[in-house]
Amino acid sequence: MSKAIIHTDAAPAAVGPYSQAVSAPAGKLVFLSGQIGLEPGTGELVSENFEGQVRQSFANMQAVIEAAGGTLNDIVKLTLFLTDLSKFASANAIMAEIIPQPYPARSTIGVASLPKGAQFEVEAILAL
Ligand SMILES: C=C(N)C(=O)O
Repeated sequence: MSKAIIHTDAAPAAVGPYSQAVSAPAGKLVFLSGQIGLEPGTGELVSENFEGQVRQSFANMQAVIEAAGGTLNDIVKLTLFLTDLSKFASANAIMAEIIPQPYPARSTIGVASLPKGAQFEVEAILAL
């Protein structure tokens, strides 16, 4: 899939590792459910640690992407949910390590709570 990044100086620059917009040719879209930091084997949170949960969430997301026949390059939109937005910079740093450029579009939302007491959830849309 060849995605194109859309950027304009008439809108604010990204405040994290994301693009203002991404366009993708008409094709197959895959909508992923949100992933939290559960270990696939146990179904329990990998850690009480925010960074550990973020990394496990992205690993879970990547496993589903690969099961759909895609790669991280096929992500066109991510949504991040954090129970503590003071961890925004940490989430950005981990995401920038994992997600290849050009970055997908993204929304980040602070929420009161997440299932299983998780601190982080990531949801993705792919264009294959
Ligand atoms: C401001 C955003 N769109 C973000 O951090 O995802």
